[in-house]
Amino acid sequence: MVDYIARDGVALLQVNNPPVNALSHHVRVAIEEGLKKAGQDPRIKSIVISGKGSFIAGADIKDVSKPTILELCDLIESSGKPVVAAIKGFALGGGHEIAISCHYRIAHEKSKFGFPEVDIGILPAAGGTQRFPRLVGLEAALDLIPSGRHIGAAQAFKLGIVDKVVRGDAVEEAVKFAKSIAGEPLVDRRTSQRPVMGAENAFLAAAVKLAMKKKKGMIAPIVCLSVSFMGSLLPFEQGIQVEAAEAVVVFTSGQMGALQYAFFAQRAAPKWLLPCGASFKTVKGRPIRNAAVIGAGTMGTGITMAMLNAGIPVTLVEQDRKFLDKGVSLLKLLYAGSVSLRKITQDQCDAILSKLNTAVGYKSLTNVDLVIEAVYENMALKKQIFAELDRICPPETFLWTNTSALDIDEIASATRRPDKVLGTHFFVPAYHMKLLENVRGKLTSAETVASAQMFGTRIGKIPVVVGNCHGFVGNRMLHKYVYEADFLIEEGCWPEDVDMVAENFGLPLGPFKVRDLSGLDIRVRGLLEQAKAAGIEINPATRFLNGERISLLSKSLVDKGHCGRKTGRGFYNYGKPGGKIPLNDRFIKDVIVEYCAERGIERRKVAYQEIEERLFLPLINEGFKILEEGIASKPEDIDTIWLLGYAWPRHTGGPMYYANMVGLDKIYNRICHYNELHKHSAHWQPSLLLKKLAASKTPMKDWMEVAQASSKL
Ligand SMILES: C/C=C(\C)C(=O)SCCNC(=O)CCNC(=O)[C@H](O)C(C)(C)COP(=O)(O)OP(=O)(O)OC[C@H]1O[C@@H](n2cnc3c(N)ncnc32)[C@H](O)[C@@H]1OP(=O)(O)O
Repeated sequence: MVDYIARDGVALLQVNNPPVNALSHHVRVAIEEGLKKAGQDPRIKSIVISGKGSFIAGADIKDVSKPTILELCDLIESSGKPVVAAIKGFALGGGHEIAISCHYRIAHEKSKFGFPEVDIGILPAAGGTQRFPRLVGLEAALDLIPSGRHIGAAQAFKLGIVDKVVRGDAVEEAVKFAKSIAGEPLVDRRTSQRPVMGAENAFLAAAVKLAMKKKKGMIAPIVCLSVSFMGSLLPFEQGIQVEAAEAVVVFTSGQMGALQYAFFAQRAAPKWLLPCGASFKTVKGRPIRNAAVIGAGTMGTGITMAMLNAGIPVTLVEQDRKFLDKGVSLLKLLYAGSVSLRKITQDQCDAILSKLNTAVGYKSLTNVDLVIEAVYENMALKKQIFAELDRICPPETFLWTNTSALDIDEIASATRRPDKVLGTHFFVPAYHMKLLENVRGKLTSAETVASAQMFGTRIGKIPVVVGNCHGFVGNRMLHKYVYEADFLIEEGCWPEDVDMVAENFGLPLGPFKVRDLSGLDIRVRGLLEQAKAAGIEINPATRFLNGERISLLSKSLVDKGHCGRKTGRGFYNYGKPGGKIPLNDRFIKDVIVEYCAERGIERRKVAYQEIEERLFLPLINEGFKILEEGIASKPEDIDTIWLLGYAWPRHTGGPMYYANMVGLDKIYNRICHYNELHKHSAHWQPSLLLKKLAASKTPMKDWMEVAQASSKL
């Protein structure tokens, strides 16, 4: 766990706890023993702490016990013999706190520093909130501690975190340096004994505002700020007591558990398992050497960029030269933006673009490993494209379709290789968003799934395998939330009432601000297509589609020219087309009142609790139905999809974790209550799995056993 190597008067304590050298119990004990041994050995004059591979990525999130990291930090700092940290890779959280408790720090140029504690709902409570401001000054501390941001060695040097940055072997350099300072006095090297620079300045208000915006709803960043600030006005020992008292607040808040769950859920989600038993452990994917993307619209260019960024050569294909040129110009514009923002250099930009080819028509696609079709959502068009691709591409080429809801099996039926057809649901903008839903059809092979997962990881996404149904996992759940938001308006809320509840819950924007952004006409078109497919003619009085309640409020607004931000008015008034600031509007309220009066809908005052429950419970209920049907293979997959694709507030873990935290019996009872009141909305019919889990009080980790046992009945 920790190798102790004594050489030429220097004791090297090298943490060896793969994969990330987390400070699990055995590691902490071994460091403590190593320090004591070195302290007692008269031949040892100085000590170096390092990690094999990387330095230390912080506490072991699954194991926080004694000796505490605080005790270790104190032991290091109070050592009579100089202690030097030799840092490669990551010095994060408790690892960072250990580093700043050492008397000197030597870092490799590629090393990274940060306090990710806030992102798992806690604070750097091993003295970090007190030592760090003493090392770098209050302004930098109030920036870095609550943001959780990583910084590189060069910036760490500028801030005074590290004493020297090296290109070669940091451990060798540190050992050499440790030898050279043996016996030197250490008083001014003990971080806790330094004054805090900049404590008289008033950064706090600005830092609090920033934390409230960037880490909305999270307790830990605000506690970090207040504790670091208070500590800057107090002697170190008193600051440590404040830190310990406030740590209790965050350790006992539900947010810590939720954030830690989210961390592991995101790492578990790409690990796939199919109903047939094939899994990431048993099936290998085929690497993608080159690819083609069909369609140079927003999605096609975004997907192309995601692949180019990962070094995959891409041919971007359109049927029309004009559309192709437009897409390529957009793509080049985005890369030029990255160059001017200094995210990439001009050379890197040129190297990326050298892997881009273009083609009009599909004829050239005779030697590609993968084609991703990304035209607009039209089943007939997609089937026609797949049939043609199937004729032209080699039989082993994967044919994947980018869609947010369409039936993968139907698209696959247009080909002679349904085993190689899969849905890739990218999120906008596709070059940026981390989530990728990989949708398996009923004939998609395990090899295709494995390849899509491997591909997703390669292009920097968190890929999650989901089953084929309308909207897959994310949008299927989202639709229920969107429906209820509309019904709430019909029943008496204003758009701003509903948005406020959703935003207070932690979403960045409420459902109506989101719809104004994406365009009301898009939803109306979807509804009209649904009606057409059901053979129903929509008229202003229509309130039900196939027996299901629907709302045509968006249509009433669109008919009056309210398409959202782009027309300057939607559910809010934005002053001008393309305006960004939503203002409440009497005229919009009149449209709503008139719409309700025409349909004989009586408006009433809807309580806050009802708004919250009606927005989120149907979505959660749908999540349990998705587990029950095997569309998702574990709750972590659903939560990851919502955290990464829909900005679900991370400190509640995701919809499934949130339901578990609230209590499944409570959730189930409230869903039954609304089911009694809303018989025309199938999304209120309670999931059978939810009912079973609520009754059996099954822990979350065992939910899938109950789901599988039920599906076998
Ligand atoms: C009290 C609390 C104190 C004192 C703290 O220190 S809190 C801070 C704890 N540390 C962190 O939050 C760091 C979390 N880790 C990371 O950010 C990243 O893992 C990394 C930047 C260090 C490396 O990233 P990467 O190379 O992409 O690797 P993965 O993220 O995929 O991780 C590899 C496997 O290691 C497991 N892991 C990572 N960190 C921890 C940890 N702190 N405790 C326990 N396990 C950890 C991670 O789950 C991966 O496991 P598998 O999925 O492969 O099983």
